[in-house]
Amino acid sequence: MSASLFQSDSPLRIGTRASKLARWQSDWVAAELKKHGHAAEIVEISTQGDTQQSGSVASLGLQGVFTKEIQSALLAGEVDIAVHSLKDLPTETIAGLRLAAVPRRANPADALVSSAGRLSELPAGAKIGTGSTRRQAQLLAARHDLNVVGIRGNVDTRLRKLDDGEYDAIVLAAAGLTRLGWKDRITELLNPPTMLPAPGQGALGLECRADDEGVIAALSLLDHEETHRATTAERTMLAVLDGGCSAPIAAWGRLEMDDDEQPQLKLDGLVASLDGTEVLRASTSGRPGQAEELGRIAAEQLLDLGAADIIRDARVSD
Ligand SMILES: NCc1[nH]cc(CCC(=O)O)c1CC(=O)O
Repeated sequence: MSASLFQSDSPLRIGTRASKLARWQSDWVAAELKKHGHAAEIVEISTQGDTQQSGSVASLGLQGVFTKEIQSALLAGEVDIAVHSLKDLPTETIAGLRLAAVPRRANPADALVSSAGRLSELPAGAKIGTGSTRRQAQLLAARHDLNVVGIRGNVDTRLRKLDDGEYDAIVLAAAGLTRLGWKDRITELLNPPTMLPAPGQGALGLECRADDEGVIAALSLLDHEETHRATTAERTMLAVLDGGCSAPIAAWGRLEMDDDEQPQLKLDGLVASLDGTEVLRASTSGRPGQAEELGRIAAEQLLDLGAADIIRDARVSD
């Protein structure tokens, strides 16, 4: 614990992507640390996902296009904390790093932003922009008559493309829109079961070096046990399915009270074909401490239904 003796002298260095959303998130982490008496400073790091402008994110191929460079800086001792959007953080563990905290998540739902009405009101053939196979599959499962097309860029860029008339609607995470001040642009929240979110959506993942006891202690102050457990269930399901970051896989974990007022951790999972014609669903619940087990159970349910074939067929081949 000796590192914590020096906490007031040396500000904790927070590594982040430079996007507006990433900056909002890392500024939030810095402010929370400060509330707990830890000074922090922001270090911007450019990632492959930021610099490659053409092609889909999925076509970049490698896992963690938004996270690898920040993790490298963490391992190299250039920063002390990595702030990730948890849904962008690959599930594989990296030797020497620890996911030390998952703060309270925002609404995990996706949001439709549209110039043509709610999902049920969109005209046949309406052009919907999304780069996510998970969103594409669920949109087409709900409305097979939609024209789902790819879109690139950060949240502001996507809104501008919508406003320029390139699309009739786009789908973005409600959390990102809200953090950037665009909550009033949301036409409709797309809730389960119509649209299950990505594992980890709406939550941050705070990583540090596995042996950095002082930082681990500081980050533990920002951890939200319920969110950590829910997202652990979601991410365990994803890891067991081994689909990578671009597979049409969705998961939604949350605590609910049972009839005896006891908290239950519930997990819904989904795997769908890209055209939305095949949708596999899993659902399980248990004690809050069983997050990993619930994730494995949901994954097994999906595999028993044939998820492996659907995930293989959905692998991007461009
Ligand atoms: N893949 C990009 C990304 N990573 C995290 C968010 C939103 C915030 C969050 O889910 O935590 C977004 C944008 C989006 O999906 O609309």
